[in-house]
Amino acid sequence: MVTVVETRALTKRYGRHVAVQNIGLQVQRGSVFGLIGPNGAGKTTVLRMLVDIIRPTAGELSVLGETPRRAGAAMRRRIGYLPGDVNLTDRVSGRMFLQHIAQLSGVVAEHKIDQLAERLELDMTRPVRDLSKGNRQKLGLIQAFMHEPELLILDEPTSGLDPLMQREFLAMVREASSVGQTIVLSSHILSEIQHAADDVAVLAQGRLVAHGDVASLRLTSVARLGAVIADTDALTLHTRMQALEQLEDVHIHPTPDDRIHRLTATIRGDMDPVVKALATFQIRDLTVEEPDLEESIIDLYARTK
Ligand SMILES: Nc1ncnc2c1ncn2[C@@H]1O[C@H](COP(=O)(O)OP(=O)(O)OP(=O)(O)O)[C@@H](O)[C@H]1O
Repeated sequence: MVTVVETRALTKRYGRHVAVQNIGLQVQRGSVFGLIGPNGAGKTTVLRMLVDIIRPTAGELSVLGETPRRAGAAMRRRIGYLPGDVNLTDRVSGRMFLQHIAQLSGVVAEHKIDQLAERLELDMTRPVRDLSKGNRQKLGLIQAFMHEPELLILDEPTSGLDPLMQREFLAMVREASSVGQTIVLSSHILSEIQHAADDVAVLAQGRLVAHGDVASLRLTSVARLGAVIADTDALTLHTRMQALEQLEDVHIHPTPDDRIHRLTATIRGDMDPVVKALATFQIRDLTVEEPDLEESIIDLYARTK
């Protein structure tokens, strides 16, 4: 295994405010590494330090075997970077903008820009300053991918993309990883990281809360259950649901029809017994939702203590 990114006790302070504290990460070549955390957790700060836009206050940092502050432009060409806010005010067209960046990025294979633009359905003739947020994001993604860099560092890459484009982006990430490119991406959306990443680091308030492979972290061991159940009385339903050890916060809400009830609860752990118990009733509606990130992180704290 080749380590492409390594940080040790990485810390960034702004005056007395600690944005990132003591972060230790390792990213292996060819893997997809997800950095996840709520707003303000420190994700952007970590990614900016990797590409030397900002410099650490303390700690060590190695990217592609180099120290970013010493490596300079040559190393930047080996990296594709998508900043968190793709802010473009240029009058030039998307195509001209990309051609300009391509000169800075080193070798860009012929047709690569067109191929990516077609894939992401971006009209490159429009001035970049007139592009919508989603289309600016596409332009940002194209400039990150077009020189087929060894390492892609993508800050909230799916922000502004519609679900179809998000799926296309995830396919691009998988393809990149399959040919040995390494991808580090940040997100505050749990399901996205779970689909895309092999390994994940969870940040909260500048600290590393957990890290490891996606499966072992079990970030979604809690889920929210909602069901509308017909042909039963509240007491029977409540008794049966309370008896399930996987369910917490069981509430039965009345509806205008006294044989129809709305059930809400939290599922913790194995979903199978819950689904089987529910199946003995007549279900009118059923939803199982992933918890929001804050909840998952709180749950993770509780489980790791
Ligand atoms: N230039 C700066 N000066 C002062 N504080 C900063 C600066 N940049 C970031 N911070 C603070 O550092 C913390 C981490 O910010 P960061 O942008 O890295 O979080 P994030 O996880 O990327 O959040 P988001 O998802 O909202 O972008 C926040 O509390 C932020 O206010």
